[in-house]
Formats: sequence, structure tokens, C-alpha cells
Amino acid sequence: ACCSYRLRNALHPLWQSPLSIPGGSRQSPINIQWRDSVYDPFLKPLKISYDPTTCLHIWNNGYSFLVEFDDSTDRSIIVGGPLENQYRLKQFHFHWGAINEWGSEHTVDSKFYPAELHLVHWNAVVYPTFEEAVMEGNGLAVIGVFLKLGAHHEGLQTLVDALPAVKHKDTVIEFDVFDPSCLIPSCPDYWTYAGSLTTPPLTESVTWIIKKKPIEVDENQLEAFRMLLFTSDGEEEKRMVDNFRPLQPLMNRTVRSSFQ
Ligand SMILES: NS(=O)(=O)c1ccc(S(=O)(=O)NCc2cccs2)s1
Ligand SMILES: [Zn+2]
Repeated sequence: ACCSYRLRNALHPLWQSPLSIPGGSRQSPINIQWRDSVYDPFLKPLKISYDPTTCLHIWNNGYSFLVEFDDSTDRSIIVGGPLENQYRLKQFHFHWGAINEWGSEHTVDSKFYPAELHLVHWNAVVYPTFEEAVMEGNGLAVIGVFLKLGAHHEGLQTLVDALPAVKHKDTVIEFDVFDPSCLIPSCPDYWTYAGSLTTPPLTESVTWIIKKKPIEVDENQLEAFRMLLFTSDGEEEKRMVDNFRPLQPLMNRTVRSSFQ
């Protein structure tokens, strides 16, 4: 199974990066097999406190669209859950498919969701900069939220309305007040495991916190993601879709759950 993953990584169109990180033992994303996850009664509730005015801008980096935050203070943080320290919100972004049958990076019992939200946080208690935290085993904490096709999502719509302004790679638009907690389900249940970034540099520095409950978005909102482009203005247009990494081997890891 392991070599097929390596082959899949090598063949996947989006991946010019190494077959897999040499000696990589905690790569992401993974399939979460619900029945194999282990309830950990010592896991705390995750505490999320974001200041909407720390929101800065939206930019198309040629792989996804990122909403970036002012992380120069502790105004937008998460604490608790599996985390030893508090972590500062840096950015959030999404991964999605060309059609609703796939698009998420993680799967649950081998089921893909049409999209997945990642809220990226870094350990500013221990590390002086984000770039240093990215290189350390306990440097980052990413909250993953699955998106499923369903009702219109009011909070997401303010983001969707801004996307035409960042259609092309390397475009940016000011986005000065947004509270990303509106994108996180109120249900406290999550899985957690030790993993990696799913794009280069693929460093094994992420404590993943994957929410059990998805949020619902409607077809028009998913279609708005798919009208973004990987390409810059003036280049031959390539729709920004299927920007998810192939599943990686679990190897010697256990996925813990905060719920029974
Ligand atoms: N899909 S994901 O949540 O696993 C992420 C991939 C890359 C992320 S990043 O924001 O840390 N940028 C990577 C870097 C920027 C500067 C130095 S490394 S988060
Ligand atoms: Zn991501």
C-alpha cells in the first residue's frame, strides 16, 4: 500500500514535489476510519476566540484562495483541545473538487466531501515567527471543517461575493472584517492526529483537529470556488479545481476522538 501512495503522489498532476518526504512518517491528508479512532477522555474542548477586525485580505496564491489575518498579537487564537499552548490564527483556505463527488483532503470512512476548510494557526508561545513554527513538530494547528452540499451558508456568502476580485493567481482584495468562527460547526466533536502540511513544504508540523460535523453550503457557493483560476491574467485559463493532495499512509499513528 505504501508504494502505491508514493506512486500516486508522483503521478498526481499537481505534485512536482518529491515522491513523498524522505523518511516521512506523519504525512497528511489521511482517511479517518471512524471505528479505528480512539476516544480520549482527557481531550479538552477546543476554545476558539477570533477578533473579526484582525482580518486583512483575500488572495489567490495560484493553489487556493487564502484569507489572511494580522497575527502580530494574540487577538485571534485557539487553545485547549489536544493543544499544549495557545495558537494564533494566520490564514484560512479551502480545497475543493471539479464536481461534488470529491474535493476534500481528508476522508471519513473513505467518503470524500465536496470541499474542506483549513484554519491555520501557529505556536507563537514557543516560536518567534510563523516560518520557524512551520518547521517544528508542535509548530502548527490546523482546524479542518468539511463542507457538504445543502443549505445556503450566509457567512460564507460574504466571502463568495469577493471571489470574482481574486479570479486570477496573485490577485488580492482587501477584506477587513470577517469572523471565521461562523464557518466552524457549533458541535464540539472532533478527531485529532499528528500530521503535515498538505502542500509544499509538506513539513510534519501540524496537529490536525478535524471537526466531525460538516457545514452546509449550496451549489452556487461551491460553483463560485470553481470559477477561480490557477493561472494569472493573460495566461491560458485553467480552472482552480481538484486542489487536494492524495491520501497518505497512516503508518504508526492513532487518530483520537473527543467523543464516544
Ligand atoms: N493545506 S494545509 O493547511 O496543510 C497548509 C499548507 C500550507 C500552509 S501554510 O500556510 O503554512 N503555508 C506554507 C508556508 C508558507 C511560508 C513558509 S511555509 S497550511
Ligand atoms: Zn489546506
